[in-house]
Amino acid sequence: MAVVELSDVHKQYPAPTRKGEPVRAVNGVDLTVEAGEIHAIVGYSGAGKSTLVRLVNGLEPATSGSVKVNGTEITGLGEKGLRAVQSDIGMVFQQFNLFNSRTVWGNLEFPLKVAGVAPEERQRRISDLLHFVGLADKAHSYPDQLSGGQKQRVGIARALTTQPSLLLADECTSALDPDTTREVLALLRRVNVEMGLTVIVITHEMDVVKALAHRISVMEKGRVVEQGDVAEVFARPQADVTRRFVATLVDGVPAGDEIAELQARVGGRLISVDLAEGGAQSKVFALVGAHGVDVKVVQGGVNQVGASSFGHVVLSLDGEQADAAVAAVAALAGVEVLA
Ligand SMILES: Nc1ncnc2c1ncn2[C@@H]1O[C@H](COP(=O)(O)OP(=O)(O)OP(=O)(O)O)[C@@H](O)[C@H]1O
Repeated sequence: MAVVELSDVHKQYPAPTRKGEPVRAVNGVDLTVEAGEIHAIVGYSGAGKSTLVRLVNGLEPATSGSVKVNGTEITGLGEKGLRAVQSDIGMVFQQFNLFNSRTVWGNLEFPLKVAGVAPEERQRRISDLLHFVGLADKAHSYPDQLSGGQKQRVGIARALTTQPSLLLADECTSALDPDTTREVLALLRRVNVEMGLTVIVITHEMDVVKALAHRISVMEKGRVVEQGDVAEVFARPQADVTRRFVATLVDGVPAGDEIAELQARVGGRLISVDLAEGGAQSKVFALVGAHGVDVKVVQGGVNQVGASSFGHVVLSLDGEQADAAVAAVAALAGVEVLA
């Protein structure tokens, strides 16, 4: 079942200047997030990610198109209907957005009081959640007395108090160091696996996508330019913007001047071999080996997403049979002759 379903969604803001064009923050987006999935929405600053989140949680109406959450069309919904949809969505923010004047317990209690939950039930839920996020001993601390990672764990617990089915996390690790990021990502994974929540993470960090997400949508200029399973998109990124993001994890295949520089440094013929699952790499290595050429690995890297690995190696082939070896492998899938 789809938890979030966007069809041809547009969001325009008025032109910033009197003679300017309206800002098309979201420009014809189709996006489906299935129940139980962790879906990453990736894009550079200004791509439209936060606007998309505000459309999904009903903080702003779409200019046109359909926004469905758990099957309910939220465009044009009245205040009461919208509140019902919103109570099923938890939000986690980059800057935690905790009340500094309230204790951890008080921060978790606030949304429950607003929702009219009875005191005993409030007590039970808060205590369970504080145990779940590993902060039972901090119930009476104030946010200022906590580390960034602990604050974000409180933020996640608070988002879960109303027992939502969907969690929206907007750059929720961008203010944290790498170790704390890992801790928060592990907690989000438990929220997904143990509590069964669907999670949408907005991020520009590919480490986060790699560690957490099942599926990815890449946004650029208000559009989704690429979408798919994380392992597949990482192994074979199609859009330029996706390639740039993936290259932050693994060096890209050399191009243009880089090839000439590499060849000047290492010599021989250069080929790049794709290491994605199901590629022809073992055939390539066998054929190259059979030609008795001098083989050097001169660039590349392998990465792991879930059970799949992807990446590439650039090989320099040298010796009398180098041209014949290149000719033998040139037509195989995943092989690129560079020089
Ligand atoms: N309330 C608003 N009024 C006018 N323009 C807006 C408004 N909100 C966003 N925009 C514009 O819409 C575009 C998309 O912005 P948005 O914040 O959704 O991008 P983003 O991908 O989330 O970027 P960031 O990571 O920097 O938050 C930008 O050009 C932005 O200036």
